[in-house]
Amino acid sequence: MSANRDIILTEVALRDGSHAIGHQYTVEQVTEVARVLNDAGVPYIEVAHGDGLAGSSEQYGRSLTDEMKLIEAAVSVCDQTKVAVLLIPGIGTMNELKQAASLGAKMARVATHVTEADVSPQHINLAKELGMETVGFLMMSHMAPVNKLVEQAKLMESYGADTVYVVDSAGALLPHEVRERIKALRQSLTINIGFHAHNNLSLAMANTLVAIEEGATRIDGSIRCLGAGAGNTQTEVLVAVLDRMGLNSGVDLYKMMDLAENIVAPILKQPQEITRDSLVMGYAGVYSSFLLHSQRAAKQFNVDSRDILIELGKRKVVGGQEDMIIDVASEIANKQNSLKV
Ligand SMILES: CC[C@H](O)CC(=O)C(=O)O
Ligand SMILES: [Mn+2]
Repeated sequence: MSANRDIILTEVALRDGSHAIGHQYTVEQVTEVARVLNDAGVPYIEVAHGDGLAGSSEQYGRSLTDEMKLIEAAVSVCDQTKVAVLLIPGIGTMNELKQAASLGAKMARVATHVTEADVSPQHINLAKELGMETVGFLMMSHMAPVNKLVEQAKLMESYGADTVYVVDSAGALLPHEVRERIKALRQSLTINIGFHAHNNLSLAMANTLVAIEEGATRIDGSIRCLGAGAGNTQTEVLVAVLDRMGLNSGVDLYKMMDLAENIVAPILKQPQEITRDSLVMGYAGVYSSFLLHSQRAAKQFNVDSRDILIELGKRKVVGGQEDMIIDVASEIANKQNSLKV
């Protein structure tokens, strides 16, 4: 299905978008969205809890529906599109990966913090043994200098990954920083290079185009920006832009526009936009998936969510440290209260 495509898209709304809706996807929603994405010719769609397989927990947020049921539902309506799953070693285990593969998932995206690729070889190996296409997904890529990113990507290549992604989890990278990262990877790796953006600084599309200019061919998007924070590169817009650039994504633009308007928009509680909190996440370099957690903590402790996010950025808090959000909110509240007396 990827033949003749210049750019291979992965639609992530059914995984990354799970953060934006508090992991409340239903089987009906996933079935309906996946059916149209398949019909529109999207080559890959990612389905899982927002934090990847087995993410459903007190720490990350409980899913309304067992993700295996969502994966099964997506696979059942996809005869062209391949279903991908995300797995963060330490959250997801070999067991969930095996289960997802047995349900028909064809791609495993093994995600680690940008400096921790060395926790991924077992999962990459297992995915290969299961016959899955395998992606190494280097999250929070803005936090590492270019030489470190290259070192980590080479590790993933050496473990057998077919593709390595630069993941701008915080939507913090500027276009020249994307350019130097993708260029350096292109010069050092022989496998595919991918790019995953978040739109917190309104740079997702610009950064994606820079990544493509430098040789990234695997690109993530979320339809109607249904992703964490301000969402990802908006898929249907990207399909239109690529077409204007003469690059073939193989995806039907009208079908994507109709899906975005009629089916995905109603799933969102409010339209995706760059709010002050998502803007602060890009500005301070904070994980996009921390948005709702930080807003809840701000309410609970009666503090400004921006102060929480700025402090999380200063402390360089990374995925898996969601408990720090409460700690930081409580510290800010205590400081404020002590100033009042
Ligand atoms: C918490 C996992 C995260 O949402 C993965 C991802 O999409 C990213 O880092 O941007
Ligand atoms: Mn993301």
